[in-house]
Amino acid sequence: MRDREKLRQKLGVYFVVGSQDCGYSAEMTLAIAEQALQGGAGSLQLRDKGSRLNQAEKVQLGQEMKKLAAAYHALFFVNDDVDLAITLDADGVHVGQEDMSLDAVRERVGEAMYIGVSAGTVEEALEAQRGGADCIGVGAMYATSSKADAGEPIGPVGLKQIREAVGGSLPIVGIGGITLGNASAVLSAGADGVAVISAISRAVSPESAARELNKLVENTRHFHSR
Ligand SMILES: Cc1ncc(COP(=O)(O)OP(=O)(O)O)c(N)n1
Ligand SMILES: Cc1nc(C(=O)O)sc1CCOP(=O)(O)O
Ligand SMILES: [Mg+2]
Repeated sequence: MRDREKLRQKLGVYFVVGSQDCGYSAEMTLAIAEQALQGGAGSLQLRDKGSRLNQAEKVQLGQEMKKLAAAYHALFFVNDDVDLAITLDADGVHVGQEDMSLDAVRERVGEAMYIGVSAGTVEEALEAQRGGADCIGVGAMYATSSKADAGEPIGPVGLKQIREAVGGSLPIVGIGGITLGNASAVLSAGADGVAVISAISRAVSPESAARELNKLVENTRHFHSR
């Protein structure tokens, strides 16, 4: 059963990762994902793009990531690959503007799986909302070296415009170039959470990085609940 409030809670720190971000090693990917969970990440996304794993190795990595996420009561998403999300019985699948359409994804995955959609403009966000997206990934917030085809950064101002357009009920995460130094601006602009790769995968301590990001999320939530 999809539950939007639970989803919003779990999206505070959303670690997006594939083996290409972790030395092309599935073992390292799992080790860093576990550290992120220990630091309080509430969601993991398997985004294994341009990596060196074959399909069987990707499935195995996904199975192990899903088990890890469940052990920490976190949600497990798969990026792009709807069939893989179904095979793994993931909690959610994330698709971008160039991926399978939202209607087609819903038809394939049924009613139980969360669907996240990328949006970089107010129009894309409204279209995702009308189409029944469960959450949106808004970006690129800032310049990023983790995605070669990320759009021009829209910054907190762009995210605020999207939040104002979609209203308060649709969970939003900011993504792209988010660090400990700029995450508060993203959250203050109306994001429910921050989706990151390098802020965790390249941190000296991924666990501490996730914990510090989580503190910023908690502080913003506390402030807005007063
Ligand atoms: C949470 C979240 N938001 C946005 C994206 C980006 O998706 P997309 O635009 O399809 O780009 P790729 O990640 O597929 O390169 C995401 N993955 N997660
Ligand atoms: C996966 C992804 N999507 C983006 C978007 O703009 O939709 S930016 C991005 C890369 C995020 O990595 P990092 O936290 O290292 O910048
Ligand atoms: Mg995609």
